[in-house]
Amino acid sequence: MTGPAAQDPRTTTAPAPVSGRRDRRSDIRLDATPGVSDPGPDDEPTGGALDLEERSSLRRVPGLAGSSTELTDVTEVEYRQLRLERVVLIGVWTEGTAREADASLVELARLAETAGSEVLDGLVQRRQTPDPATFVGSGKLAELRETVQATGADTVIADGELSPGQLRQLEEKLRVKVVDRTALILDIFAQHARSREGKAQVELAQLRYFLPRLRGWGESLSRQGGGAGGGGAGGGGVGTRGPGETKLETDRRRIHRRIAKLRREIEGMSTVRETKRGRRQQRAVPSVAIAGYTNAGKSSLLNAITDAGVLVQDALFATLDPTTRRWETADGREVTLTDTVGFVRHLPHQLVDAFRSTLEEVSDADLLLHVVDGSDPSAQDQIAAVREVLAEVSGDGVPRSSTSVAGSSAPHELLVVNKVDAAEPLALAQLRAALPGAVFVSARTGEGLDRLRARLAEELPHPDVELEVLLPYTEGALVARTHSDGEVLAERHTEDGTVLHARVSEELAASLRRAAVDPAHVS
Ligand SMILES: Nc1nc2c(ncn2[C@@H]2O[C@H](COP(=O)(O)OP(=O)(O)OP(=O)(O)O)[C@@H](O)[C@H]2O)c(=O)[nH]1
Ligand SMILES: [Mg+2]
Repeated sequence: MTGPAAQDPRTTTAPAPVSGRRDRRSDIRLDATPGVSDPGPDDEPTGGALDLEERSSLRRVPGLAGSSTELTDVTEVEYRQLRLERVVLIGVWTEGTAREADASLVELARLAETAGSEVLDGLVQRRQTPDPATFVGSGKLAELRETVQATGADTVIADGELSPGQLRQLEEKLRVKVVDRTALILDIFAQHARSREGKAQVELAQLRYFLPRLRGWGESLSRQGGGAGGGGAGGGGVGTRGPGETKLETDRRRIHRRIAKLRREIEGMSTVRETKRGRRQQRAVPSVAIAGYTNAGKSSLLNAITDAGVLVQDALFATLDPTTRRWETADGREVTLTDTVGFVRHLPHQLVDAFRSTLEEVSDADLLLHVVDGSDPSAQDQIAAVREVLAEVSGDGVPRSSTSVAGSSAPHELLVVNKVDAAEPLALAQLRAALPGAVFVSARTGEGLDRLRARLAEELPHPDVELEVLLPYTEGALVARTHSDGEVLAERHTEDGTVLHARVSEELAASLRRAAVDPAHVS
């Protein structure tokens, strides 16, 4: 980047990712050669490490790869599978502060690294709106092309969702593969999903994303510059000439069939899940959902609280399938804690839909443990981003979720600021001031965990207690309170006092037990 460009106030070069991240990246890198997996440096074969090893040997897109029986010939989709190596990032900054624009690109860099690529450079252009034809303006496009050539990048990743037309035009002009944020996140999800349902959901989301972007194989190979005609017409109106045409139609039909099949399968699976959840609700075991921005330390906290052995990794979206663990509060009540997939800004809408299952776990929970990375400078933005997605999910933003629990308003939230060990003291002080109700902890050092356990127990809805007590006649007020606050199942008047058989809160039960004439009567 030369002087004049750097002085242009409308251009910022996002900080290149810190080189210290490299080793972490190699931990999760998927080798292009199937079967070669590296479980990472001297990892103990804990549940997490085994998990990781197993994951590394997974193929990226189940059902799409060459081994599939149904989609063997979908060359375009195969081509679209990300083989990210050396990438340059490009963002368009339309609103918010420069810091927010940079943070978005830094996050994109982390996503790219999580997908296994090396980030060489990042550019942000200040614009009113993205260019409808090429995302960035033509001047910036030339600069981007220079950067691509100078760095030897083979892929450009755009921070946003590109229309099919933008994608095609960018590839024609830049002459390298172009990928958008949505495809990148989908790719990471595809790499990490483990359960049958998770895999099916990711594949469905990917197919829905690919469908309008399908092109004739011949066209994408030859990458003819110009003369494409039509321009950025969206929705599949491309690649309609030459021998590719029939092939394209076949591909589309196959994908439609596959989508229909996946939808049916997923439909069946969510019924099973709801049955399971229903059983849990019947047993009245309160549930806690651990949610929050990706990499905030949700899995670490679940481990720290319950000793669960869930995969923890300094990578985005380490957890993609809900993991549920039992835990007992200090006063002996049993609860379930569910770890969930991390949130991210601009979660692709295909995924909000696809990960409805996870998010339903969140909106059905009795308590939401919202974990924030206190060492991240944009912690407060992340809180806002998570709440935004949650509102979308618990509001009417969840399509086709008619079977979910009626009136699923968002559960009560307990905010947990994690990684206090790694946070700047000043930033931490600001967070404490801004978030008075939050619990500050470190899953790593254990700081604050006892307080967190206590707060958890406090905030959980207390299950009703059924009991029978004999109250002396002097306790008329307590009898009245039991009638008003609890449910009186039976009442008898004896010589010694009133015998109450009632269902009450834990707290009222304690008062009743204290006032009871003879503890022997307490059941
Ligand atoms: N310094 C510090 N690091 C932590 C702490 N808690 C978690 N981490 C690290 O943060 C990274 C992410 O932790 P995870 O528990 O995997 O985070 P997550 O929120 O489950 O992430 P995803 O599942 O990817 O969304 C790991 O490298 C952890 O070791 C903490 O209290 N202090
Ligand atoms: Mg996790």
